[in-house]
Parts: sequence; structure tokens; C-alpha cells
Amino acid sequence: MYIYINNRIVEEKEATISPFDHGYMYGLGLFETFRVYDGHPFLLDDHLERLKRGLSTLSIQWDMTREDILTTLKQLMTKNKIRDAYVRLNVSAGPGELGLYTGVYNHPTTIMYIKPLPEPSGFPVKEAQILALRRNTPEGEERLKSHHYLNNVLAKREVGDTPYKEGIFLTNDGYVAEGVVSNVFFVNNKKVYTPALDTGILNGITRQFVLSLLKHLDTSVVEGFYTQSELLESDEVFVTNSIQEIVSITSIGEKQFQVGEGTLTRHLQQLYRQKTSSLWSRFAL
Ligand SMILES: C=C(O[C@@H]1C=C(C(=O)O)C=C[C@H]1N)C(=O)O
Ligand SMILES: Cc1ncc(COP(=O)(O)O)c(C=O)c1O
Repeated sequence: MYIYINNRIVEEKEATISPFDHGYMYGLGLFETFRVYDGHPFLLDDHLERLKRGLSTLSIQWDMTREDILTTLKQLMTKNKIRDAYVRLNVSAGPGELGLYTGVYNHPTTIMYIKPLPEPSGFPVKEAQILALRRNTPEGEERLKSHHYLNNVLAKREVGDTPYKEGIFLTNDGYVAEGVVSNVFFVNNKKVYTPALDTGILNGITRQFVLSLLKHLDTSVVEGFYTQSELLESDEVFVTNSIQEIVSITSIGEKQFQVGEGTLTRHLQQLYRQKTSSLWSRFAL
């Protein structure tokens, strides 16, 4: 596969970064993962807004524009002959001295990873399990989509290498947080619940889009602190992320949940799929 790194598109094996990149040395890097549907990068504006806001909090100067990203993306898809893709846009601090740095990073490293995805078909379902490993707290004021994924990797190892199961973190206080790589929603008596951002979770772009969809449907949503029991007593559970979309959860342990036709989850899945070929932002709903 070809990859983009700092204004060059090269074969994967030719892509290199400095061993003094503070993204490598100290985790000073952020990334956005988004999906391209037949050439259209879904909700790209929302992803770029979150990335730029995070980079400014880390004093990483990054000046690529939406047009730069679109041009690069088109070049990458042409070189790799793909139209449906998993894309990871990654910006790290760039090379620095040994030791912690408190100044501005003016020479960041920008990488765009890409891999093919099959055209979307059907609607995804998974099992889930409540993780024994607790969700860590954000490194700073809010959870950034940073290189700090050790908590997630250890959680994935607890679940195992299956693509058919998502792990669900609890906070240290025992409240439902988020999935290993997803946000969590549950439906009870037609009302929708999702963990509040104050639980320390990532404010997922898909989470934000689903909240916009639910507002569009005049469906009540409550963001809050929820126990494992409240989750398990619900009618429907689904998890969300920009690659897997909206995933119905069939069961957590012994508890089975409603899935498929007639559920609110399925309605949201259908609405989501209708939008993937055109929307740049949730605000365009
Ligand atoms: C960890 C990454 O991105 C996350 C993982 C997924 C996934 O595995 O489905 C999707 C989006 C992100 N939440 C990554 O390395 O891209
Ligand atoms: C821990 C975690 N929560 C939530 C999400 C979902 O985020 P998004 O909807 O922006 O893909 C992800 C995806 O990277 C994640 O890793």
C-alpha cells in the first residue's frame, strides 16, 4: 500500500519517522479515523475540527487545510486503487530534544494511513462483555484521540482477537464508560441513554452524529452516569464508531437484547447509511 508522510506519497516500507519524534517518545500525537464511502470521506469536517482543537491544546502547529487533506486523500485512493477505505490521519509533534518540552512544536509529522474496506452491506451486530479492566482517566482536561492507547490494547487483549465482540469499560467508580474503540448507547422504553463526557470518554464523532440524528427524530436522549445494571436492564444496546458505524449489541453475558427490524437501533442504522455518501458535517443534517 502507499502511504502519505510529510508531503510525500511513498510505499509503506519507505515511510520513516525520526526516533526523536515526540509523538513516538512521549505520546504527543493525535489522530482521526474516518471512513470513505465510494470516494466520500464521511463527516470529514467534524473530524478535522476535533483534530485541530486537540492539536492546539498540545501546542502543535499544523496548517493543512481541508483542501490539502482532500487532495492527498484522492491521490492516495488513486495510487492504491480503492474507493471504500479506512483512513487514519495522524499528526504527531515532530522531532525534538531528549526530555519534556513545554514550547510550541512547529514541525509536526503528518501521516495518512489507508486500507481498503468492503462496500457497506447489511447492518453490523456484535456481542459485548463488561471489562474487568477499568477505563483510565484522560491525560488532560478532556479525552483526546491521542497515541495513548495502552488502556485500549490491554482491554482488547481481555476480549480476545475476535472481531465479533466489543469490550465495555466501566469507570473506576463503576459507571458505564465506553467501548474499547466505541461509544455506548442504550434504549429503554423508547428513551435513549449514553454515558456523559464527564465519565472521561472520547467524544466520538459518530456519538455526536447519532445525538444529532436523535434530535432530528425528536427522540429523548439522556447523557449521564449509568450503572452496569441499568445497561443490562435496557431493551436495546448499540455501540458507535466511524468505521463500524452503529453496531447492535445482541447480548452481554446472559442478557439478550432486541435487534433488527422494528428497533430504534435499526432505524438509526438505516438513517446513518443514507447519509454516508454526502455529509461533511453533522451540522448539515
Ligand atoms: C484505534 C484506531 O481507531 C479506532 C478503532 C476503530 C475500530 O477498530 O473499528 C475505529 C475508529 C477508532 N475508534 C485506529 O488505529 O485507527
Ligand atoms: C475509546 C474510543 N471511544 C470512542 C470511539 C469512537 O470515536 P469516533 O466515533 O470518533 O470514531 C473510538 C474510536 O476511535 C475510541 O477509540
